[in-house]
Amino acid sequence: MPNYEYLSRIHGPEDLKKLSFSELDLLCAELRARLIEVISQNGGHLASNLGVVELTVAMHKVFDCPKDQFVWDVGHQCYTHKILTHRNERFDTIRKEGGISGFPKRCESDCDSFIAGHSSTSIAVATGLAKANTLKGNDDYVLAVIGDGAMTGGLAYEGLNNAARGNDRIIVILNDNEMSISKNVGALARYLSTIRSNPKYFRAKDRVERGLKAIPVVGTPLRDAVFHSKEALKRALYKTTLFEYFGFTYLGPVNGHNIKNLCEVLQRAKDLARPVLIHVETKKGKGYLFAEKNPGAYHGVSKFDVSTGNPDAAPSMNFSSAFGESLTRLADKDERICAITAAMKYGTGLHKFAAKFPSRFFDVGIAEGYALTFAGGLAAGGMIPVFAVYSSFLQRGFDQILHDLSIERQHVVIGVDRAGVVGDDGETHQGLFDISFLTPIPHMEIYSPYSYQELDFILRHCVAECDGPCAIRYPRGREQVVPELTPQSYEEYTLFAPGAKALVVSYGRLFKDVWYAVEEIRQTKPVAVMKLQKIFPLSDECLQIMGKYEQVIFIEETMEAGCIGEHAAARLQEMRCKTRCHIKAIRDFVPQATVAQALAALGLDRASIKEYIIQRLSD
Ligand SMILES: Cc1ncc(C[n+]2csc(CCOP(=O)(O)OP(=O)(O)O)c2C)c(N)n1
Ligand SMILES: CC(=O)[C@@H](O)[C@H](O)COP(=O)(O)O
Ligand SMILES: [Mg+2]
Repeated sequence: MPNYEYLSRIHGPEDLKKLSFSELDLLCAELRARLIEVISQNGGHLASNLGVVELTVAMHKVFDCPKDQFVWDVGHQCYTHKILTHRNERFDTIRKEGGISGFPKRCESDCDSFIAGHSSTSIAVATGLAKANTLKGNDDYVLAVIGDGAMTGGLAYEGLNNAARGNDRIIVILNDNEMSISKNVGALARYLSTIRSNPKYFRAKDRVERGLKAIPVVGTPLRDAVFHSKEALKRALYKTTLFEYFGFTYLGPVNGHNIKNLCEVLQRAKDLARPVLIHVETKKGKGYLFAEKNPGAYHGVSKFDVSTGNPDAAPSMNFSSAFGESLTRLADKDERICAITAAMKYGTGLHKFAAKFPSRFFDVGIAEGYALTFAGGLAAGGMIPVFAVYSSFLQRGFDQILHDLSIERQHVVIGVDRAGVVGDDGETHQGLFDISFLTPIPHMEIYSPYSYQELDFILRHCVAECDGPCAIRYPRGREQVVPELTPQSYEEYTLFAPGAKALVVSYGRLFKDVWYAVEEIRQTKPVAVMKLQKIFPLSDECLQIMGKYEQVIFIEETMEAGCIGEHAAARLQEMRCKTRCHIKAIRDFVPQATVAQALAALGLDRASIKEYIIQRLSD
């Protein structure tokens, strides 16, 4: 158990204001020990949090939270902030069922000023909060902390474009560690590296600016003359950054691990009392050697051994790696196949494709909307683009799918990863809406393989035979198969039961539990069971089968509104079938827990599914 001499004295941010800079350095060492102690047990976003310890401490030293509001972009790096704002005692519950969240949550603390989880929102949020302050006549500050990765998302630029239009007290802190989850990409990353490699050129600016301000200007002609020579002098002495064109005062680059420097620059920004952007350089993984050396691998971790850095569970095949491998095999045979990721090369299993076909692999940064429209362009140009993306992040691209892909039927394959319940990231990351928002789009085809073999089969079908946008959804983690069942079609599979009046329908990860629940019920009562592979639109044959039963019971790991059962019920009614449809699906946001705990809480574990079917059978 590490010794927490300083941390044990910190209950709220006011306590750290009493510490000297050298004591704050010691506090930072303890904060790192605390982060490693808890994250090695609970899992979480290790490297990003280790990188912002000094920055977070300095922000709390100079500003008064919650009066001054901190907005964390993505929010995955807010752990030190949580520890410093009355949550150290509960910190060991982070990301656990019923525990504190790994992201900012307003319901958890008044020091968390806005929810996060999805990237690139912080500047927009901060502009809103700062404008509200101005309108209410209060002079508090709003600080947005945004990473260089999050800065690759378009919404960040919409924020910058609006943030400095007035004199609201907004401070954007650009936390530049040269990393998104993997190496950061694109022109902005290159631009930031130019600034980093010429620090004096840029850092001198604020000093020169202040010196020039001190020159007295009297009378209009003289003022004009001095103004123009000041501008010329400025241009000669230093370079204007992109951020100044947006209207910010630019301060930096500043060493993000030197508390004294950080406090000075934060104080300077505070004194300016106008929109300021501070460029902070940090090291992702700082203070834990394994994470410093390989920050990408330690971005998000599961339980690990602190002394070796090794995860408790050995990595094994999962749906993402199966998807990446199948796609790489297909791309070997067809040079038109391209793979796209929005900053999730490893998470979506596309790294092998990237290594083998670098010219056909595109990491576009955290830009899901762009990825889809770019894919549309590739498709119109004769390529076969495959975009692998987490279900929850695909929410960002609804209009791009509708407008750019669907109307003119561009052949784009979307690999919808992390579909269904994801576990300890919680509400913001659950993949529960893709079916609801994809099904209203005309001609959209949606598949849901339950095994790697089916995934391979369906991917081949989508790449070779579909002619418009199509989606293949699969969950986080490993396949759950019924060994005695090996369907070889991308349509449905039905196990009939002589005399059965009810049919149970499911697909994807839940199917295994549904199958065994039905098997138990079949000991005493005949029940048929259907597994869908192509879940939307349902084929006429499939609907014909459903229409023959008195009851059809749908068990689905998705939101109830817009789920497959709802669509099937409407079609069966149209067909004038007397079939009664029952739907067991999800009605609300799903909080953090393990996948098994969350499914049980939702009534979607095997025992609850069995109970639900039995109840419906007696309706
Ligand atoms: C819309 C969206 N897409 C993808 C992600 C996944 N994601 C989470 S953090 C991250 C990288 C963020 O990099 P950066 O902002 O530089 O933060 P760092 O971890 O380097 O501190 C990504 C891609 C997300 N949270 N939201
Ligand atoms: C913060 C964020 O959005 C990602 O880091 C996400 O937590 C990754 O999730 P997986 O662990 O499922 O890849
Ligand atoms: Mg970064």
